[in-house]
Amino acid sequence: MSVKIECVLKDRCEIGEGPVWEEKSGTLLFVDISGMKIHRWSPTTNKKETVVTEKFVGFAIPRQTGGYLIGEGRRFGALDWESKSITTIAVIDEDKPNNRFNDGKVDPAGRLFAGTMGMEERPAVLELKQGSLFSLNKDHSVFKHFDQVDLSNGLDWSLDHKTFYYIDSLKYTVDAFNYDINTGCISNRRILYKMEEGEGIPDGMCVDADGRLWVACYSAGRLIHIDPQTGVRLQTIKLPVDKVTSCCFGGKDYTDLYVTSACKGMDEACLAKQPLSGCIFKITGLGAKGLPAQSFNG
Ligand SMILES: O=C(O)[C@H](O)[C@@H](O)[C@H](O)[C@H](O)CO
Ligand SMILES: [Zn+2]
Repeated sequence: MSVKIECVLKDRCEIGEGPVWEEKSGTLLFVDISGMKIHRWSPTTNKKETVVTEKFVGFAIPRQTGGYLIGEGRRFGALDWESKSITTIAVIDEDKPNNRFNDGKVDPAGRLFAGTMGMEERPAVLELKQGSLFSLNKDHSVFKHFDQVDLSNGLDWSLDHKTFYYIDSLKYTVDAFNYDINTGCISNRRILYKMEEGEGIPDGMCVDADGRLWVACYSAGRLIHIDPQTGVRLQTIKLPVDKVTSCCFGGKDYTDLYVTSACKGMDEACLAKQPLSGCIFKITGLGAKGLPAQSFNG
């Protein structure tokens, strides 16, 4: 089987992020963080629907009860797609008005995890240690797991639910914690993988059906495939754009790896060299597949 990389959606996002495959509709949900948009795109019909947000939007995730849970600015919000209305569920980081949500994901029990970061002066340049990692429970109570985060990013869980994988981008590592699925508590942080020379900044990530990680390497134009058991990089997939931001499996059988990218901060000359920056890619022939995304239970 040979790996095939296609640009499947040529609409440019400033910062495409947070792809989620929605099985029922066969659509890809993703955000444009600084473009302040949430998109839902069908690969079959090529139709794209969009909801505009008022502030930077870090993530959008389907709820079990319908609609979406989003991280917009410093609030957890509930989005009703039809009316495009957003209502506030909880506000975080009240002492840090410049902070905003970045990536978020739902754990295997239905809790939402999402982290924050300070305001970026330009991509990946910001005041450090301003962010925190939060979870939002079914009853909409918020729990802060830790602070001192530079740029909260990719997250996912092991297939046995005993490990939580987490990326604080500017630490240049992929970390692991012990995970207690009953309580939603994390402990025993350790480094799983250190980015090597040329691998750039670790950004979004997802776990595949073999329990292995696919990590987007921002500013390095690639995805890396990591075995979390050994910390060994198994594979590198190069893309035609440098600012690779995140990935998720989708499509029939979950064998298509959808990848988001960004163009924010690129000048005309850079854009001319990499005109697909900010577009959505589909990678097939990886010999790997994913699992259905979890929806928020609250
Ligand atoms: O996509 C994200 O997670 C961030 O919100 C972006 O701002 C960039 O990717 C970041 O600058 C590089 O890590
Ligand atoms: Zn990210």
